[in-house]
Amino acid sequence: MSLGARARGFVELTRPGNAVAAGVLTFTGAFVAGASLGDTLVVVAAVLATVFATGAGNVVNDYFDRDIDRVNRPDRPIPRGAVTPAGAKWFSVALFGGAIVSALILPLTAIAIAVVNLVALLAYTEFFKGLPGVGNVVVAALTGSTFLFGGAAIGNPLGALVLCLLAALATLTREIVKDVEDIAGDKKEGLRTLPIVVGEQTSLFLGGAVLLVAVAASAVPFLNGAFGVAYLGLVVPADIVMLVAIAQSFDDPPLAQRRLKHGMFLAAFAFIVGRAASLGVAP
Ligand SMILES: CC(C)=CCC/C(C)=C/CC/C(C)=C/CC/C(C)=C/COC[C@H](O)COP(=O)(O)O
Ligand SMILES: CC(C)=CCC/C(C)=C/CC/C(C)=C/CC/C(C)=C/COP(=O)(O)OP(=O)(O)O
Ligand SMILES: [Mg+2]
Repeated sequence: MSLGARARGFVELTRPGNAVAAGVLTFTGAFVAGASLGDTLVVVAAVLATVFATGAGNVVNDYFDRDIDRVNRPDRPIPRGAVTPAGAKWFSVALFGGAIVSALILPLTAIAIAVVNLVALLAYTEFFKGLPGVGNVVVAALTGSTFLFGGAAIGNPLGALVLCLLAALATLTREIVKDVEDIAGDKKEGLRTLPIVVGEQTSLFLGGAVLLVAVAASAVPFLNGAFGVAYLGLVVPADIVMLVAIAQSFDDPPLAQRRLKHGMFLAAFAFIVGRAASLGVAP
């Protein structure tokens, strides 16, 4: 296999889209929590720590999942042979190191969030993923925590708490749909995911209920005056995309989980535009 193909395999392992998106969430958390130009260094450090940590979490997840992914995702870098398990393991160690070094200049609260998250990322696949619903909650909490992490970087950890909860709830819904999608490989591996324990339909109804709470709560930043109509004009379409996706999940889980991700990314953009508009720097 060519050097280029192997290099692409390493980059692909990090799921760069997720890693960058998580960094954007951290930036948004700091932005919404009131970051000013003077906070640039700590915000950049927090974003870098999040990008490194998310990349590390994705790489170590594929390292631990290499046997499941031979069934579920044979096209992924390790099962297809682009990256060796040992190469993936040491690559994740380097990325975890980058996250730790980036976080060292941050306030203690932010460092505490980073330490908890890094331990959770390492433990996720081995200890949490196979417990019905627990792994889903861990990934949802990790995703939501990026907003708290960005706020903590500038000394205001709860400055973006509502956005944290919205992201966590929507991610929980998507993780449940992803487990329905992966049920074949997870069964082969003896995992006790939610769909395996309570059934696919019940899991999807549960995911739908969680999403309904998130969609209802997405009105809060508008109702409490934090964000204006610019936010509403983007978060309402995002809500609609996600609601349609969860309805589709009963027939087509792979399509639904991708559509949920699109809606979530649009919602994240709504947060940024909402905050920018509230500062008068966007329409
Ligand atoms: C109702 C409402 C307004 C919800 C807000 C939704 C929101 C802003 C969610 C944030 C989602 C987002 C942009 C997450 C960043 C990327 C990330 C850390 C995702 C974690 O995903 C883990 C997943 O298991 C990875 O799988 P895959 O995406 O298939 O690679
Ligand atoms: C703020 C700091 C320091 C860290 C945050 C780190 C973040 C945002 C983590 C988000 C969640 C994440 C990237 C988890 C990694 C593990 C992962 C990919 C879980 C989902 O894996 P599986 O359940 O195996 O599903 P797939 O591998 O099929 O996607
Ligand atoms: Mg996996």
